Amino acid sequence: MTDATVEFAKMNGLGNKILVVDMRGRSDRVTPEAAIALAADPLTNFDQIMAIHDPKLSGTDAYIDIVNCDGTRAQACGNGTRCVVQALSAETGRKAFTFQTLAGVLNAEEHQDGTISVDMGKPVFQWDKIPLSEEFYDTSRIELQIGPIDNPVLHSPSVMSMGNPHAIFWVDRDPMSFELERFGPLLENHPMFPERANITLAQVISPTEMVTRTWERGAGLTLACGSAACSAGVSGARTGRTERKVDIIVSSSPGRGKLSIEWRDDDHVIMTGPAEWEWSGRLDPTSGNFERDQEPEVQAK
Ligand SMILES: N[C@H](CCC[C@H](N)C(=O)O)C(=O)O
Repeated sequence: MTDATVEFAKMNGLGNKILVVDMRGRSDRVTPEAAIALAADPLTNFDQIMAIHDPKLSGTDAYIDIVNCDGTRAQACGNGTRCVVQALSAETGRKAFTFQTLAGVLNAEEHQDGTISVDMGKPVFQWDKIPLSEEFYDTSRIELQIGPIDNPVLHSPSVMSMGNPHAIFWVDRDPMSFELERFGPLLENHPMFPERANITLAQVISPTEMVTRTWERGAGLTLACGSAACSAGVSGARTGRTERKVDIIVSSSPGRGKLSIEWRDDDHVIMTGPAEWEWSGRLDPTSGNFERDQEPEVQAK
């Protein structure tokens, strides 16, 4: 492919499908059209693109442009951020990084055991900053429900932002037992959410353990959602259901993977979990055309 192409890596964070695209040294961006084309191909199908750009802010290592598979931009992507850390750590040997995103400046580090912690910043609870279209004094439980008026299937969510909007619906049985593929789009696009929202079902198992499942804004049902795990962990503590450090079992991820979420006393939310590289290639950030790198020859024994 011509030099109009850039390197990328197909990765995942607990099954959340991520393309990490190296846009450093370029002044263009991954276009929505390219994102939609890459999402349409079974090989490169993804939930988010994490495009690494040259830093815009002194003291940061890179600016990260986050694109959903429908071509819309997102402010935050926890699973994707862990993938970027793993990719840059493999490239540079460094273990700690500072990124700028639309959600703000994030510090992240890779640990000896390969897990990665990201400081996802501070949660936002103010109704007009989530944002919501109606004023709520207490956004830990708002009037929003779906299903029959006298017996709603989902109701009274905790809503907040991690830079991107989240609604956490508390359920008393396995989140996998709900028809989230039916309710998700109705709630994602509900008039209550002028910028749409990520929709999560959360079942509290104990004060330090929760099971979640998410319908993502701009991506639909995904196997995992990092910023949703942060939002569920914070909302659990905020409503007295859990402690401020909780394990989030992501019910739909392969093997029900786990993220550790800590809402620190300084109000920062720390997410810790894995990332996985799958394969690499080159792509055109304008058209979405791509080529997979040749697999290294397996040396005959
Ligand atoms: N769909 C989300 C962005 C990606 C979130 C998720 N993949 C994560 O790991 O945080 C949004 O539009 O707000």
